[in-house]
Amino acid sequence: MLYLASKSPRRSELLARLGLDFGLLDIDIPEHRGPGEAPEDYVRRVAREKAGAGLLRVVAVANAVVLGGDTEVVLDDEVFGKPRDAADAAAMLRRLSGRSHRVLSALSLVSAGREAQSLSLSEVTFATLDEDDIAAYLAGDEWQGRAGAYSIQGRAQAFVAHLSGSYSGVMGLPLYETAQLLRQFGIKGRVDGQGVGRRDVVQPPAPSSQSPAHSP
Ligand SMILES: Cc1cn([C@H]2C[C@H](O)[C@@H](COP(=O)(O)OP(=O)(O)OP(=O)(O)O)O2)c(=O)[nH]c1=O
Repeated sequence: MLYLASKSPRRSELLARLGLDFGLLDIDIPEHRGPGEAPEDYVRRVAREKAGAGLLRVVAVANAVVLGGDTEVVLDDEVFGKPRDAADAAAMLRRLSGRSHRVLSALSLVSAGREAQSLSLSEVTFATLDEDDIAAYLAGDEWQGRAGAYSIQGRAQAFVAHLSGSYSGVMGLPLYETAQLLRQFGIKGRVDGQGVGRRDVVQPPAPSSQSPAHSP
């Protein structure tokens, strides 16, 4: 059984395009880059931690395989994760304006006793954005919860002067690399590409009935 350890609707939508059925694991991993940690190492580590946390959730499931992913925008070795608020988003967009940045999307696929990883690298060149462009973009909600404060699959498409790499990778789940990783584990999608991501999210185990909070 394949699981996607992610709360991102983009990731489940993309994985379903491979024609796979999978369960969703609602995990929450703190994303903090360590001092001196290279951006590539950081995204790989976070993807591995997401997949590992997901696997712990389904230890009782026979043949469980869990996919985790992490996407970060990198400019001059500075990592732009998801913006804290609109001011942070505006600062990110000002920095990205008129320049090229990298988007790193790491994948980790784990099962009991096995792990495989992949890293997708894309380069995105933004048009020059003026303050009106930024204000108009921030008036919508496509910057929220997105690395680098933009969403290539939405209105920010108009900011992208050039993309080299993986469009699905920038969106959060590089599909070529995902398909290759899954094949290594003997998992192939259906030819019709009509996969279904089961929305019945697997929740963490209920607290033990021995817990004092539940005592009469
Ligand atoms: C650059 C870019 C990022 N994104 C999204 C993909 C990811 O959802 C998000 C980066 O944050 P992530 O930490 O990679 O993922 P997440 O917190 O949204 O989901 P989870 O950890 O539960 O899997 O930014 C886009 O949707 N479009 C884009 O163009």
